[in-house]
Amino acid sequence: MTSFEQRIKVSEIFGPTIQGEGVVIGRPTVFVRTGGCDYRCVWCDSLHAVDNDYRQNWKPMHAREILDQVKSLTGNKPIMITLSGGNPAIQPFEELLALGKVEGFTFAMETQGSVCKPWFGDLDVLVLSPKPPSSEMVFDARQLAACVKAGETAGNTVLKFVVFDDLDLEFAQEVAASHPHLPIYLQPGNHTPPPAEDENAQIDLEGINQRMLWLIDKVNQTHWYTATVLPQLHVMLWGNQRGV
Ligand SMILES: C[S@@+](CC[C@H](N)C(=O)[O-])C[C@H]1O[C@@H](n2cnc3c(N)ncnc32)[C@H](O)[C@@H]1O
Ligand SMILES: Nc1nc2[nH]cc(C(=O)O)c2c(=O)[nH]1
Ligand code: SF4
Ligand SMILES: [Mg+2]
Repeated sequence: MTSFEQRIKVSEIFGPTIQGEGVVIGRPTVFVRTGGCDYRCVWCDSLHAVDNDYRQNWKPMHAREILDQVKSLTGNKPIMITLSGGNPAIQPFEELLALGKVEGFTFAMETQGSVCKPWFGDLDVLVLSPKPPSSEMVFDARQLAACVKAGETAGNTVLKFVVFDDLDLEFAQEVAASHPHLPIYLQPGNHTPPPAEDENAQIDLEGINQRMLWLIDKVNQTHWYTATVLPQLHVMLWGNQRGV
């Protein structure tokens, strides 16, 4: 099958909103969220793009269709497109990257670093988010290193860690030590992600604030002065709502 016949499984396309996390926090962006993930983190906040129960809602789309939908959301103006999921790394994105770049779009991607593809090198921003012990997933250091390598020609590659507790922080410090050239972003875990069917589930803002303060204390106590600590801004603003 040629790449022109390949289709991308899309759970949702939404925006423009702002990137709420990490290195490009605050930047206007449209999200293309793909369906399907090789992981199932216990605290995943996007189960509607992970759980097989939702796969009937994942639409196979051609790159051109996706770009046209993004353009209808931005009034045809180029914007940063953020690929997320699920795990967007398992989708065939070569053609979307090529088509979008010609029209001035830039591309960021959020992935856990479990699957790598040659097209990672065509991204403007590659966010690798290895999953800490609290996720109950098994970390594969070699796969992460392969993803970093695949992204060597990307504009910017960073590591972003979700931290719920001391063990997660230790994990982040160990992984970061293996990749000393990569910028580090830390975000407190949202301990009240919604069940996939209930995006209006209440958020415990006070609890998130407390974890944020705890994380800042920890980073400073351990003299981890090269790490950047950020909340999930979209969660602070809009709670667990989908499509923002
Ligand atoms: C839903 S994931 C999709 C992309 C990819 N599968 C990944 O995990 O990087 C997007 C980002 O949300 C983060 N995330 C998911 N659930 C979270 C939670 N309950 N609290 C904080 N961050 C969370 C992930 O760690 C990742 O950085
Ligand atoms: N505004 C906003 N920022 C985000 N950053 C990462 C997100 C994701 O779910 O991948 C996300 C999201 O869903 N919304
Ligand atoms: S890797 Fe990402 S999308 Fe997959 S289950 Fe974990 S947080 Fe959710
Ligand atoms: Mg999210």
